[in-house]
Amino acid sequence: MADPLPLADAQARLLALATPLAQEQADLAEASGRWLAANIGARVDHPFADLSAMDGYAIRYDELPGPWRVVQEIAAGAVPGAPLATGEAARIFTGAPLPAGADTILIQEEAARSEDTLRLAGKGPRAKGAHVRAKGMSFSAGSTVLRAGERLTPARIGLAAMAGHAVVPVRRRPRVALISTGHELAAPGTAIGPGQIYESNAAMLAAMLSAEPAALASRRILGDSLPLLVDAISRAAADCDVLVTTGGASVGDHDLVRPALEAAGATIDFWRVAMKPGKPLMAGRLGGCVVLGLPGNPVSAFVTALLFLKPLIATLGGAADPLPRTVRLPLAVGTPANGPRLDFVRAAITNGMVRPLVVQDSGALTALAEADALLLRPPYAPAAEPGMFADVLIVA
Ligand SMILES: Nc1nc2c(c(=O)[nH]1)N[C@H]1C(S)=C(S)[C@@H](COP(=O)(O)OP(=O)(O)OC[C@H]3O[C@@H](n4cnc5c(N)ncnc54)[C@H](O)[C@@H]3O)O[C@H]1N2
Ligand code: MOO
Repeated sequence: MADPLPLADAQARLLALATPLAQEQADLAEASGRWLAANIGARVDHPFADLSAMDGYAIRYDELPGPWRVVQEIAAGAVPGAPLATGEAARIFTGAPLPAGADTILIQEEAARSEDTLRLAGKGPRAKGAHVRAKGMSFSAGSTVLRAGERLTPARIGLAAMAGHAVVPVRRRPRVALISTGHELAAPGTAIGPGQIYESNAAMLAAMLSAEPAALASRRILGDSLPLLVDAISRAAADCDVLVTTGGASVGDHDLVRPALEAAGATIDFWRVAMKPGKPLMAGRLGGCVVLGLPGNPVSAFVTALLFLKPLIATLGGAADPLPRTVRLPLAVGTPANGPRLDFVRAAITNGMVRPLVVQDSGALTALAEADALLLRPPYAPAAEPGMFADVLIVA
């Protein structure tokens, strides 16, 4: 039996099985959380002219401390009047273009106006150009504002709109089929028989997928029967881009997922990863679909979905940076030396410090549900003292 793969190697091998799906155009309302399939260029300058960032008066800085004569008023959406002559100012509002000749805004809180006469009534602008958003300061027409592979966060969707785009190029959403395996599994809400437990992996994975640009193609619960599994796998694979199984991935007599996948025609690329939880993970291909066999233990299924399924969805979606990001946080307590597997310790974050939870059983969804983060303990890491910094994956 080959040694379990290091996590990074296993992730690289899984992602090498996937290529980004076909490109399509999405309305901005449909684009959230997807990845750009091409660079986005600006259709306009932003700002389109020198604009006031405050309500006040447009003046010429060299003419401070005034006084000035107010000769025009400019609101956002209006076009400025004649250029300012010496000693003239314009009443102006946030977002309005400055008239020619003005270079600075005197905010109204620091101005005193009587009829058309304007005087300084405070410190006044600190420098030439104060409270002016210069033309093209954010971007100019024709420049690239967003790049292929970037995820469309709300801010980036706003930026695409600001640059003049109502639709953006993205990738088709992958269709994901979920198969939960195990004789003991009963659907939640049904009557439970002797020896049975409620099936929870599918609900958890479907919830994880609902936050991703993926479509749930099908969802089945199956007993540990080879012919049934082969049939269900073949049907699911005919109509999905990603086939996820949970359970039956280990070495027991009832762990039938690998033989079933192979009987259905799948090629297994790797099995077993040097991580805890999640060791008996398998990945391969079946027809047009990438197959991911997750361990059945609920915490193991969650952790492997976070580290493999989500990056797979991202890769199919065209992400430039598909792997989850860790942050560094100080440990609230010391942790013992680690064994040969990269350990993802369920942990709480309190006052910016990370503390392992007491229960670490890979069946204990109670502890996972309580966890804010997974604390990464690298293979053979020595014992760590309180206050030492460690990599952490935020999960809540
Ligand atoms: N002799 C060995 N035994 C085990 C090994 C090993 O290396 N040698 N590995 C252990 C590890 S690590 C894991 S993880 C589990 C995973 O095994 P399977 O993927 O075969 O999972 P199952 O045996 O089918 O189930 C494990 C556990 O999880 C419960 N389960 C399964 N599916 C669901 C579901 N959809 N919803 C809720 N709960 C589920 C199942 O009832 C079992 O309790 O194997 C170890 N054994
Ligand atoms: O690797 Mo298993 O996922 O520890 O319980």
